[in-house]
Amino acid sequence: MRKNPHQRTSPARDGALRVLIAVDKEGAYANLALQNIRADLKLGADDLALLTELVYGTLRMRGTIDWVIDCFSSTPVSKMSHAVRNIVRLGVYQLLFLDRIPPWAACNEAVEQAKRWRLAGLAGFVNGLLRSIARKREEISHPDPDVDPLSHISVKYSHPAWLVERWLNRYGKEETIALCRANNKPAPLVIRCNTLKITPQELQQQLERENVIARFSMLVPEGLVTNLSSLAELRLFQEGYFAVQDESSMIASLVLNPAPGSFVIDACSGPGGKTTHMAQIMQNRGRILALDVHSHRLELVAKACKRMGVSIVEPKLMDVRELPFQLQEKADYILVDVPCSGLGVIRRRPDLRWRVKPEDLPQHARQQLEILKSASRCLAAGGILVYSTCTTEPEENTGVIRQFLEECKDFQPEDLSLRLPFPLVWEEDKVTARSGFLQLFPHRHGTDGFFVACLRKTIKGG
Ligand SMILES: C[S@@+](CC[C@H](N)C(=O)[O-])C[C@H]1O[C@@H](n2cnc3c(N)ncnc32)[C@H](O)[C@@H]1O
Repeated sequence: MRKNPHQRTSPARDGALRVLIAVDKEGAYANLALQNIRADLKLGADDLALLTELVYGTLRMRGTIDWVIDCFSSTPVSKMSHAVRNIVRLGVYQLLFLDRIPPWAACNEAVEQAKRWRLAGLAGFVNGLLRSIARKREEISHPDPDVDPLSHISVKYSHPAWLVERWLNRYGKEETIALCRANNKPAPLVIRCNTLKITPQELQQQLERENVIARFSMLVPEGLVTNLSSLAELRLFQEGYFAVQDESSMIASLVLNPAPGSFVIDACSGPGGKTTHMAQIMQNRGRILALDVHSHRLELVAKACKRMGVSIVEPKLMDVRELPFQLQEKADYILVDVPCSGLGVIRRRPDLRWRVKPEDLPQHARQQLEILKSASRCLAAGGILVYSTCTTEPEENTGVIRQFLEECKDFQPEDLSLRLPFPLVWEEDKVTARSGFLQLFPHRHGTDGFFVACLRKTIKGG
């Protein structure tokens, strides 16, 4: 990421601009770029909060912001340089979405930023553009919802048109809007109590002593929904009393429900959220072979196990598509938590909606089927396999499962309603759960978008 060598006037805005340019120009991941900047700038709490708000907010509302800029600017946003484009985006975000920042401050800061980025010649353009948006912001309108619902939703709720089109075809107008709205709300920080060390009730009390309000999850018994945005500094975290994990993601291990003393293969384990959860469910008895193809991800598994006091996990660097013969038909349980587009976690990672392209989905699906087929060979007869993703898109979910069941006749869907830790409310969920799968959504279930399917390997002649 390019460093701004110039004088700092507003460190949060400067930091935000650097992150936005890195995301836009270099394809950096916003969360990682933000982490680096945070470490670099050493800001106070208020500035840190503003920095995060500016980065995530501008990325989240980028679709709406770009539409507004194009309504007012003689140069389309796509033709602007990375620096100018993001200075203007940041300014428009503050003008339209941050009531607490006076319009003059947003405009002046943008002009200063243009100067600091050696764009003094364009400072007048930036100033004129932002001031006319500020002046006429009440007149801004979106595409007509009756004439062009796709563009209306895409612009008003800031989602790429290709994704809105898919959802409109699948869910209709009202649900698509509800999903987009939910994706635009920052997600709460959910934690998983480490039941190897503490009960959820005791954890809640201890958190209270640290001024953290945590309510019990309605979906998972070990889940607590907190009021904070980061808990990594807490002693309770460092000493392994909890892990940060969304409720939806906890459901995968709960559905698999590996018995204490059994042999489990976690086919795609890094960074170990579900591995350590399974170890909890197994009361730290038995064996979990935790595979991952990336060593840095595997290191995170080992680190998570150490922090949480888990001793039954064997991390192993391996491409699950090249499993050794010795593992065939050996595992009692297999978790296949595949790499995916991540379109279910848009509310946590606002840059993702602009990063994923429609052509990525069939590529993910091909890889997911390969991983699933290979991992499934390690399951013993009568064993249980859970396949999961954090995406809403059918080709990565039901598409992969259908194809798998077509090709692997010794697997059958397992009734999920008997394995879920919470009662199902939606009729559609009740039907799909009986067929072995469940799709969770932020707007319906209040969780990340998540897919889980449960299959059993039939016993030959059984
Ligand atoms: C969705 S993440 C898993 C998250 C993990 N289960 C958790 O709960 O923390 C997918 C993981 O699969 C790994 N992966 C991708 N391709 C793989 C392959 N062919 N074999 C093994 N692991 C793979 C990635 O490195 C990544 O860590």
